[in-house]
Amino acid sequence: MVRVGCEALRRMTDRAQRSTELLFSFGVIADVQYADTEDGFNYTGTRQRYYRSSLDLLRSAIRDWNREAPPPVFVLQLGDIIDGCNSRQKTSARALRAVLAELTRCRCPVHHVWGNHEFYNFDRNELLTSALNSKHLGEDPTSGAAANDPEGFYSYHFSPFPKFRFVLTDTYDLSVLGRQNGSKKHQEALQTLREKNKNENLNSPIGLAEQNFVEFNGGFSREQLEWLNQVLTFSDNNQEKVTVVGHLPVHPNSTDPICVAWNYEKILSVLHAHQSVVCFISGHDHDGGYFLDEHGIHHLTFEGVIETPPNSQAFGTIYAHEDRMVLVGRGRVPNRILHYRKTGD
Ligand SMILES: Nc1ncnc2c1ncn2[C@@H]1O[C@H](COP(=O)(O)OP(=O)(O)O)[C@@H](O)[C@H]1O
Repeated sequence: MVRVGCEALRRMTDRAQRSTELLFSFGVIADVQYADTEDGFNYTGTRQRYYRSSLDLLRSAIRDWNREAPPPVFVLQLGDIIDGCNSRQKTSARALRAVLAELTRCRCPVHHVWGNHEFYNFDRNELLTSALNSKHLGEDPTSGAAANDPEGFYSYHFSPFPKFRFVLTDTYDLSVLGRQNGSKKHQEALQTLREKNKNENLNSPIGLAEQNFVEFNGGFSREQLEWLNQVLTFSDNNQEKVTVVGHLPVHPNSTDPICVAWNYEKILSVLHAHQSVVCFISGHDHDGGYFLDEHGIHHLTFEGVIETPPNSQAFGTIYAHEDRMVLVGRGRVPNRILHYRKTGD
């Protein structure tokens, strides 16, 4: 009896030690929206935007990550890295060079997703051939969007540590932004948008029953939903813990509902069908947000750098343990403990 008790105690101690052990960490930053231009405001004039300072905040985030011990094994850049105003000012290439120069100082790989401001500045082919295409860091470089497929989507996955997987998704796959006029996806997106949004200005949410059907949002095509389903089935079968990443949030309780992906219900139903999914990380809503859904999936919307005063910060490091992830936020990003859902939830 005594020996069994000791053995049980040893197992409990082992488990407790294992659960506190850090497995790996990664950095997260959203909506830098850099432009070499005077400060301005959002569309409704309620929030200040610090276009030049955002580059300094990106630099200081990278400096902090580089100083961490142990260092983060990768960084997630959640999209909108340069602002759309660069396109009007014909400074897109220069602004991109400026942010990439900062990112090259980062001692770990940087994974990029694409937001609406990427498409205000560049077309899909330009993005696919730019340094913002980090697909070569994924495990399936040929899936999703072949470089020469104008209808493809930009998604991939990677496993930075045994039993953990990150899936980067393209929330502008079905969108009028970034799709060539007259292409199948552009036509489908425009039809969907016009059915839901009768305003002349398709960026306006005035009078909409579903506020998210505005031009600056998008969603997943059927092909991407199927691709995601396949990746998550693999992860379920291998008892992995999966974090899905996209520019747009997919749960209306984790964001201002105007910011959620068009077909978020379909995306959520894929996520909910897979017990491997533990977290969805997004940007887009500069105020940030968080929601733990009824399936135990954490929806984390990161505060945007662009609306962060120069004396503050907006980035985080997430520490992965066996039983939880711990977000240590800087500046406007709050700390959070994200316990993994129990199998069967
Ligand atoms: N309420 C609105 N009505 C009309 N157009 C809007 C509205 N909100 C944003 N827009 C337009 O939509 C685009 C994206 O808006 P912006 O505020 O830049 O988005 P983000 O939050 O991604 O920076 C801009 O061209 C902006 O002028």
